[in-house]
Amino acid sequence: MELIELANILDFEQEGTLGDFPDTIVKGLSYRSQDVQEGYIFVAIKGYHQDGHNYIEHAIENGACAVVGEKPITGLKVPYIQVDNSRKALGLISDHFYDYPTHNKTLIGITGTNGKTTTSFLLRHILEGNGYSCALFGSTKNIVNGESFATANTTPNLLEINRLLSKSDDDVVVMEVSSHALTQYRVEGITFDYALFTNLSHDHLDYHDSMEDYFEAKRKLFDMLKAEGQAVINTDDYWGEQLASQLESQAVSTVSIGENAASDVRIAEYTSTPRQLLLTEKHERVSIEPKLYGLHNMYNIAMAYGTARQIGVDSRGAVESIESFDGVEGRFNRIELESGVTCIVDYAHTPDALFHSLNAARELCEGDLIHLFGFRGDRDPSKRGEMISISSELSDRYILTFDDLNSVSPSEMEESLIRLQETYGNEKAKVITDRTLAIAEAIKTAEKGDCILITGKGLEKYQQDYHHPVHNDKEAVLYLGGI
Ligand SMILES: CC(=O)N[C@H]1[C@@H](OP(=O)(O)OP(=O)(O)OC[C@H]2O[C@@H](n3ccc(=O)[nH]c3=O)[C@H](O)[C@@H]2O)O[C@H](CO)[C@@H](O)[C@@H]1O[C@H](C)C(=O)N[C@@H](C)C(=O)N[C@H](CCC(=O)O)C(=O)O
Ligand SMILES: Nc1ncnc2c1ncn2[C@@H]1O[C@H](COP(=O)(O)OP(=O)(O)OP(=O)(O)O)[C@@H](O)[C@H]1O
Repeated sequence: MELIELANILDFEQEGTLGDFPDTIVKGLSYRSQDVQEGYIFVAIKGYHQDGHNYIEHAIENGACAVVGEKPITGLKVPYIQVDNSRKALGLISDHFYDYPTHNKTLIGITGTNGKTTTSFLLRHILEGNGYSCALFGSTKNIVNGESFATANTTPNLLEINRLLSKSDDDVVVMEVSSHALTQYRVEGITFDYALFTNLSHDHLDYHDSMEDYFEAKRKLFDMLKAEGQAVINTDDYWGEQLASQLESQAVSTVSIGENAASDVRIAEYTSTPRQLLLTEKHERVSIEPKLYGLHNMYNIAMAYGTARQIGVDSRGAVESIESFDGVEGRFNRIELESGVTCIVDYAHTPDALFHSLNAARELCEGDLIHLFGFRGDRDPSKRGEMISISSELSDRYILTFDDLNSVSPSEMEESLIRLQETYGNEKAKVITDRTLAIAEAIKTAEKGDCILITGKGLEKYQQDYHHPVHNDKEAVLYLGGI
């Protein structure tokens, strides 16, 4: 593709310069100077930690044929295209470079604090089971043409999305859309056929100034719906209800999900023993025997079911798929020990997710519920006290331990755990900082019928070394539980 073509996409109108562009052929795009190769355009982004404009020379040394950036820069060896917003520009030119790969697919964006990953995988499972091939972008991995690719973010930017989708034969794309992605224009330019809102609760207040700001960020997804697009919203959620009423005033077609009687897809009844979920859809009763546990997962099921039905999946096909869905890696994964103790590894790391995870664990716990968790360093510390209060109330005993420390020192995190425990906890707690020793202690003291719930990391690899030679919570349970 010729450089002039991409420059035109950016409405590049700087006097005189447009005509001076050589007939350069662009061979690739990158916003990482390290990845630039001969003939690439380098897009300089001012980030949260570094400024891509400082790496322009590096990109040119690596072979950049042109640079896009926001700052006024002159005297480069290659053409420089100044734009108002580099992140938006990256999306725009990548759309054109890869020939608009999202345009011939049904696009589904899922946002919300909790449940995005579970709902995405379940929806993909339903669609794949009913004749649609489905790509997925999310926090655990990206999947295109059935092949899995590693991911660094919940939502990659449009360049990464376009790069993967340019080879995709999938009919549908299900995408988790984080509030970070929406504020950083990572999906700017995509128009969605369906936009889903799972819920909104306390998280990321280190990034957003307030819950209102956080909501505003999530709401952007719904401005990106196609004219005939549809929203699917959990209207039991306070913010979901606000969103639905805003969309109603804009005449956006909305499917409401929830326990309340007015919901389009209503969670009419849920019992854990026997396993039974009753949904009602326009007064029709839909009976499901899900493998998933917990009321929160019934919401995820209702969201996925409601969306699949809008896409055209018949009710019976959707139910069969839901009943065969085993869940997602690292989300409420059960491991039964020979001692009769049940261990559960779950990804809950917000107060609301903890509340639901503990309640779901109760559903299958005959004895004591032992909870083990910690807090990520450098991540929203304002949610920690609430998480301890919830655990102290809903568990029979709990162990505070380390999660990823990030840049926080072990002594600082230990002090913080002790201080938080004194302020928000109760007598049921212990602090054992080494996560593997904490899991060993829980397993050693648990009795038949007890349940150990380990939250925060799911199947993510441990960031730091611990006493026992294991790399994640599941491995720790298998190793220490003698399996
Ligand atoms: C705080 C944040 O959101 N950071 C995201 C952001 O990176 P950044 O702005 O910090 O980048 P930076 O390090 O300052 O670098 C700025 C620019 O200089 C460039 N650079 C830098 C060094 C160099 O040698 N050469 C070079 O070109 C970088 O490539 C970049 O383009 O833009 C990057 C590219 O899109 C993201 O990968 C990165 O996500 C980081 C990994 C991250 O941890 N993000 C979290 C907070 C996040 O976004 N989380 C949400 C999920 C939330 C949820 O699910 O609940 C997500 O969507 O993942
Ligand atoms: N609908 C829900 N409501 C409340 N909590 C939920 C819901 N669904 C899942 N959870 C809890 O949140 C945890 C994370 O679930 P999931 O990965 O599906 O959400 P997510 O939105 O993708 O999270 P993240 O953005 O942190 O990756 C689960 O392990 C579970 O404890």
